[in-house]
This record gives sequence, structure tokens and C-alpha cells, in this order.
Amino acid sequence: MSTVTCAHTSSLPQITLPARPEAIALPPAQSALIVVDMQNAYATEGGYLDLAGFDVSATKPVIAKIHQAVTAARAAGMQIIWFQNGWDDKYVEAGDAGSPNFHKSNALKTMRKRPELQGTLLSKGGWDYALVDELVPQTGDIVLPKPRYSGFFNTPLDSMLRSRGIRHLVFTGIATNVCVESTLRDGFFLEYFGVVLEDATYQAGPTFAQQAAIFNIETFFGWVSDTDTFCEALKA
Ligand SMILES: NC(=O)N/C=C\C(=O)O
Repeated sequence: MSTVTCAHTSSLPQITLPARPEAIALPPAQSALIVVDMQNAYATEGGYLDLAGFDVSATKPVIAKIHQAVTAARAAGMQIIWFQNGWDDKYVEAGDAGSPNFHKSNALKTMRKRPELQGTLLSKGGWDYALVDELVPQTGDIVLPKPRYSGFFNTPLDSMLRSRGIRHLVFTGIATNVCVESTLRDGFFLEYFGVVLEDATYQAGPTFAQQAAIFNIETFFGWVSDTDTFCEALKA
């Protein structure tokens, strides 16, 4: 089977990650493991997605897979980047009625429907905004707040990656079909190689949303692998 190799990092030490639609070469020192929005909002019952009517009951195994991937990536010298989605407690960063985000964000819509929740969902400093207890950033990791679905919008992500020579992004987190896919797509347009560890992600919505996102990534925007394969490849 062929292996995709970035022409600009091919002289660096590489691992070969078995993936779909084909294996991809990753130089660990020029790769980042991105953990997308593993906050109570997205992974814990009583958080935003749950309150908005999305099923989060099966996210525990995903948290365990992310922990496994982060541990292996850190040991291999990969940069770990934790995204945290949300806004200031007055929701100025969320945008007013002149922003599509005001109209489409299910967190903002849920709070308008249930005013007793106002100020609680995805608000910086609150429980909903916090990362889940099981996943704790360590010294040297980057924790990056982001105000929109894509981690590349209104954040310093692109310059942080370019200043470190990082061209390869390995994605985990929630939700596959929203913030994971949005960031991976924007990365593709910015010339980053994006890989998703399928079992370390979870969708917002029905399972077909996960399948469609994985299909799109595998077919058009990047590569798809899984956590055990990633950890094995790093060990080798
Ligand atoms: N982290 C995400 O994928 N978020 C999805 C929906 C939202 O933030 O409203």
C-alpha cells in the first residue's frame, strides 16, 4: 500500500501511520495532537449538548481513547493542543443578532429558550466551559480558547503551528461533524495534513452525522485512523 509523505518534511524522522484511504507519514516533532473541545459542555450529562437535546451518554470511551492518544503523543514529543470553545460571560464574543452564530449556536438558542440557564453555557470560567476532569493539560501543552467552530478563526492557531514548523494535525474530540471537521477543513485549505482518530471522536447528533463526517474527511480532506493504531505507530 502507498504512503502519503509531505515533500517538505520528508527528510525528518517519520512514523508511518496506517490510515484510510492510505497510510500517511508523520514526523512527530512537526505534528500536533489536537483535542477539540473536551469540555463538560460536550462530553458530560448536564452540559450544553445534553441540555440542548443531543445524546452524550456514550462519550466515556471517547474520553479514555483521547487520554490514551495524548499520553502516547506526548511521550513521542508531539505538541498537544487543547481547544476550549466558548465566550466571555456577557457573550460579547458570541456575537449579537448581526452574527449567524447568534442564530445558529444551539447553546445560545437553548439559553434564550430557558432564561434560567443564561450565563451558564460555554461561559469562560464556568463548569460547562471547563475541560472534563479526566483530561488535564500539562506543562508544555497549549490551551487555546476559540469563539467559533473552526479553531483557525479569530485565534493564533495558524501562527502557533507555523512558528513550530508543524504541518501535520492529528484530531480527537467532540464533535466530529462540527468543530473537528470545521478545523480539519480549514487546515486543509491552509496546507496542513489532517488525520482523525475515529474512535477518539464523537458526533453531535445521530450516528449518520459521524459516518458522514468520517466519509468527507477520508474522501476529500484528510485521513482516518484509530487510537490503537496511532499508539502502535508511535511506539515503533
Ligand atoms: N465542539 C463542537 O463541535 N461544537 C458543536 C456545536 C456547538 O458548539 O454549538
